Amino acid sequence: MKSQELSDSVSMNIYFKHMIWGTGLLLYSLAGLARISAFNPAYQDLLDLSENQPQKALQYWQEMDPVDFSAARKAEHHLVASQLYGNLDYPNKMTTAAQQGLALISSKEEPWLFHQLSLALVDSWDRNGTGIRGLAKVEDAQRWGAENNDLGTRLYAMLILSQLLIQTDQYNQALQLVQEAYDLAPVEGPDLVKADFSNQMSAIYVYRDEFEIALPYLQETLAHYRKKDKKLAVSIALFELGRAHLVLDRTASGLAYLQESIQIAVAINDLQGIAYGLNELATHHLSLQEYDKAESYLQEARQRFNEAGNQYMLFDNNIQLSQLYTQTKQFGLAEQYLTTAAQQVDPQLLPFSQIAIQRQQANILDARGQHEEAYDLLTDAVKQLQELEAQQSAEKLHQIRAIFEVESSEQENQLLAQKNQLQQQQLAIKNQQNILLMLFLVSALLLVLFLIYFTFKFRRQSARLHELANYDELTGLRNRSNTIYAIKHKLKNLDKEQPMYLVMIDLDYFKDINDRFGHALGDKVLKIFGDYCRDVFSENDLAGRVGGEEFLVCLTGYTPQQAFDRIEKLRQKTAKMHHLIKAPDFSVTLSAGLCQITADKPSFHQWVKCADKALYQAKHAGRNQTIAADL
Ligand SMILES: Nc1nc2c(ncn2[C@@H]2O[C@H](COP(=O)(O)OP(=O)(O)OP(=O)(O)O)[C@@H](O)[C@H]2O)c(=O)[nH]1
Repeated sequence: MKSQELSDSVSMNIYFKHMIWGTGLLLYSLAGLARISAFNPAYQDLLDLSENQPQKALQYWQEMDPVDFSAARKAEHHLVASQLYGNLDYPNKMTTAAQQGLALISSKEEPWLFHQLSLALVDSWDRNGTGIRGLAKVEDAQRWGAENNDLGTRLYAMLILSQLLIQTDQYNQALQLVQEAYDLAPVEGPDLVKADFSNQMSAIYVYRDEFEIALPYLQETLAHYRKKDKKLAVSIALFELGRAHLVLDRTASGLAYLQESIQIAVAINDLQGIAYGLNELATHHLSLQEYDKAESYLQEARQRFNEAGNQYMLFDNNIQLSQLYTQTKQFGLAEQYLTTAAQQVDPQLLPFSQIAIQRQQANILDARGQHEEAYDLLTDAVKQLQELEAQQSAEKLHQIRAIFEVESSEQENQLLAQKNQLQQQQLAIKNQQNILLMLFLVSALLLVLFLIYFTFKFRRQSARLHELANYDELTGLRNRSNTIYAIKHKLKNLDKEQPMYLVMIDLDYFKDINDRFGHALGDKVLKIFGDYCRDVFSENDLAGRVGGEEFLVCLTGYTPQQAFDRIEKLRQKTAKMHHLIKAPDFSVTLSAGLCQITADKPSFHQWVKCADKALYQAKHAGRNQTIAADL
């Protein structure tokens, strides 16, 4: 009784392990279907062919001669090989091909090839159960794919990463990642599509023994690949569906799916596909104790696994044969297959295989009636199993930690990158603002300068216009109209307290000066006379040129004597002008008539007349004098 319990417990674990190998290897071959859209058409055709005739595609590839290829093209050639071997589920050859490709290129020169080859390498490691060591490579490829909008590479990386998560029992994270990839993936296309991820989703549920949930995902995958007529993928999906149905006790449909899977695998000459299908059928018949059927299936599967060189499945197959022969009491055969199984795998590499061998050994002993020995062997196997499981748990913990650390450093990097980007954006905005501010300031400055310039110019021009309109150009004194206007204005606001005088001045014999010394000198005399007027009269006085050599002056706020003296001062100054004029016998004088304006409001003309009269008197009296007149 005890030995049976022990046997069951070991058997369960072996079965579980078998599930991992079986499911893993088959599902991984879908990962190998990741297409490479950047390939040249010949390679793409080869990969297309590989999906229906994997052996033939490999054969064509082997016939190609890459001697003259550049390093990058050679690497591409190896990448194609890795994919072809992946489709055939030859992980070791896949590893070699990926490594050969990677040896030829660098990540800087050929980033796409580099990441695709790295993923193929980790993919191949993963098929051998050691994928976790490639975690950093997968993360790198995923990041590169996302940053460079290479969805194919990104999705391939996500698929491999989900495998690594499954390997470390992180099913929830794997589901999350696969769902994310499913959302990103296109419905159709040369790279991975939604159906590949629904398939991966089903694989996770299968790992968790949730076959019922896995079914719709498997159906989605199957429907897609049937539509696309991709036979290899159809065969794999059918196999998974068949197995799930058998586990769920839907025997008829389960067997039908498996049969169809095998038929397609035969049609496309997929040795492994055939072998997996047969093996599964055998397992089913074995559980029903239909030994003949089980034996023939197992033997046929054994042949195919042998041809394909799949050591792991050969081991499994040999153990199953040994179990079968134990149950049919053919102990010689049972031991023979067990010995073959033991030679098939390296117990260092697959420690569980050792326990499976021990368990089968115990089975044989038990069937032969050697219960004591069987019990001891099983006890030892259970102990070893417990140790192994403890060791594996520790390893998984370590691996989970590794993934967690990579993820958190990845998140940190992303955060840093986002922060950096934000800072750069802020800096760019600030720079733009500064540039705009500078432009605004420069424009404003230019505008202000323009305004200043135009205002200045306008003022100068209007001042000039004002001068031209109101002042005499030669003397700089008020012109006739301005003089008359200003004097009239003063007369209007006549203040009794402020005595006012009107003076008419005329330069003597000016015609003679012109005639003797020329018109230019006459002009000079007039100009100097203008300066003398500005010297002698104050701001409050008013002097203007009203004729050729005639001037009118209005004095305000002086006593009659002061007014007279002021005119006299101008007269004396003028009489000495000859000191300034370098011309022989030159002299100039003036005559002036002064008239005080009283408050009895006579008109401007009357005052002019009065001053003119006084001037006439001065002229008549011999010129060069000032005469003050009374009205
Ligand atoms: N150079 C120059 N001569 C002018 C200007 N305006 C008027 N004259 C001259 O001034 C002279 C005025 O002469 P008249 O009116 O005969 O008087 P006058 O020679 O000063 O003699 P009296 O007034 O009697 O002392 C004329 O020959 C005009 O040509 C001027 O702007 N420049």
